Amino acid sequence: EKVAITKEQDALVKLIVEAYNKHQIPQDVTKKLLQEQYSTEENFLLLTEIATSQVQVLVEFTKNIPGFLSLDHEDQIALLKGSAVEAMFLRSAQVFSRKMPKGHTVVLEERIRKSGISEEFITPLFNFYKSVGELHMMLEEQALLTAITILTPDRPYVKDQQAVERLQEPMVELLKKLCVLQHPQEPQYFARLLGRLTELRTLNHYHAEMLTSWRVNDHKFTPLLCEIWDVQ
Ligand SMILES: CC(C)c1onc(-c2c(Cl)cccc2Cl)c1COc1ccc2cc(-c3cccc(C(=O)O)c3)sc2c1
Repeated sequence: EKVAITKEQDALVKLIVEAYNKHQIPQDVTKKLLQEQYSTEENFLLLTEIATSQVQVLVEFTKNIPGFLSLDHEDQIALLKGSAVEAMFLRSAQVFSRKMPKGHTVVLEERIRKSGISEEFITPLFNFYKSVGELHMMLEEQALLTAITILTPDRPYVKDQQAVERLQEPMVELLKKLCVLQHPQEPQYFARLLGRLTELRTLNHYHAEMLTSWRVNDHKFTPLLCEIWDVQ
């Protein structure tokens, strides 16, 4: 039957996209990708600064998700902590798929490859970037997928999972409709998007190992990253 977006769904996607566009890493931070030196140390510091800025952006975006601020406050924290790494993998992956001006993408790849991450994590990391890039996601899809990732009910320490499901389900339904409408020639597109969410979960595991290996080599993180990643 004909798939159509309801008035409410149209309002919801507009809210999510508006929040997604409103909260971005400041140019003066991402511009540094092109300017600073290329040492392993410098790359790590730069990525740490960008990740910290990204977490701040993520918190602001999340606060704009309809219903999020009505959730139990401890659950709000549990959702942010549980989804931060996945949301940042999504965000940095979308940078790669969006042909960045001024060769950001090449520079970002170079800095990630030379920031003290061991080879065994570099491969799955860039495989993920490639698989996201191949989807050529539209802005609404990127914004909704990020909101869906944040609203994952079964994160550690979430008490009222049903309340989170009630927020996530309409987003998933909406994304499904958008995929059918915006990718009519590719009926399995929505399934491929959800496949990326499964891949994100495995990257969480790799990331925990990345953190450990950085810390073993006495790399320092910012207070915000320590708080959200429970390190130091
Ligand atoms: C602490 C630090 C060393 C770290 O530890 N793990 C990771 C990580 C790495 Cl490596 C890969 C994936 C996920 C994580 Cl979490 C990181 C760096 O994480 C980030 C996080 C967000 C962004 C957004 C970017 C970006 C560039 C240009 C433009 C834009 C833009 O939004 O316009 C965004 S780069 C970037 C790097």
